[in-house]
This record gives sequence, C-alpha cells and structure tokens, in this order.
Amino acid sequence: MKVSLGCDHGGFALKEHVKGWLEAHGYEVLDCGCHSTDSVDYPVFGRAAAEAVADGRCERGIVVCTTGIGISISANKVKGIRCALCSEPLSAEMTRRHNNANMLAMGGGLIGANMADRIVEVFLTTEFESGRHQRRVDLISDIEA
Ligand SMILES: O=C(CO)[C@H](O)[C@H](O)COP(=O)(O)O
Repeated sequence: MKVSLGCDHGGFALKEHVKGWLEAHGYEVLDCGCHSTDSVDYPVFGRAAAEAVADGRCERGIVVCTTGIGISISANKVKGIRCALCSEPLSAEMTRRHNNANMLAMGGGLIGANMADRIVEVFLTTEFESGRHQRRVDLISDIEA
C-alpha cells in the first residue's frame, strides 16, 4: 500500500516518526512535505497529500499539524477525500469500518509517538464494512457532486 504524507511545522516531528514506522512496516510513502520545522501554511500540504489520494497515486493519506484540525479541514476540501481526525485507535477503527475514510489526520501537539503508531496501524489494516455504510458514504459523495 502507498501512503501520502503531509504536515506543517507543528506536525513535522510526528510526520517524520510516522514515515519511519510506515517504511519499517513495508508501506510505500509519498512525502508531500513539509520537510522542516520552518513555519509553513498547512493547507498547502494537506491539499498536496489529499490530491495524491484523490488522483490514485496513493491508496491512503496521513496528515499532521499541531492539532490536526486545520490540515484535516484542508484535505476534506479535495473531492473524494474522507479525512478523519483521530486521537485514539477506536476512532481510527470506526472511521475505516463505517466511513471508509481514506485519510487520517492527527495532532502532533496532542498525541505521542506510541499512540500515533497504534492509530496508524489500525487505520491502515481495518476494512470498510460496506452494507448500510456504503449508502451513507454515497450520500456524502452526493454532497460533493
Ligand atoms: O494546528 C494547526 C492548524 O489547525 C497549525 O499547526 C497551527 O495553527 C499553526 O500555528 P502556528 O503558526 O502558531 O505554529
């Protein structure tokens, strides 16, 4: 599975950690930046990571800013993206099972590396349940159309 990554300066450290975890676990990574703790604007990088998922270059995306909020809002503006902000593994599991989320957002200022590992692992390995949930995901897509 290929995973796009995006962050701002507030998410840089956790993004780098997640990148290492992904590579150690056999995932291919497309790092859309940023690449340092210099101050940048999170919509630029949330958009880049989301477009890589929307156009099929990556199957999933993970974005990080200080809170995870701004970069998740930005990713969700890209058509076809369902980006879920998660701070613990149960939310990551449920958003895969029920929402078929294709992107995960986390707050680099809010959660630690070990928690992020568990969230990422669950997000990338949990299947969508489909059934009644597909109808609801289709209704979300209708809003975009
Ligand atoms: O969490 C964020 C957006 O939701 C950003 O990381 C945060 O707003 C950046 O702020 P600053 O420029 O003061 O570091």
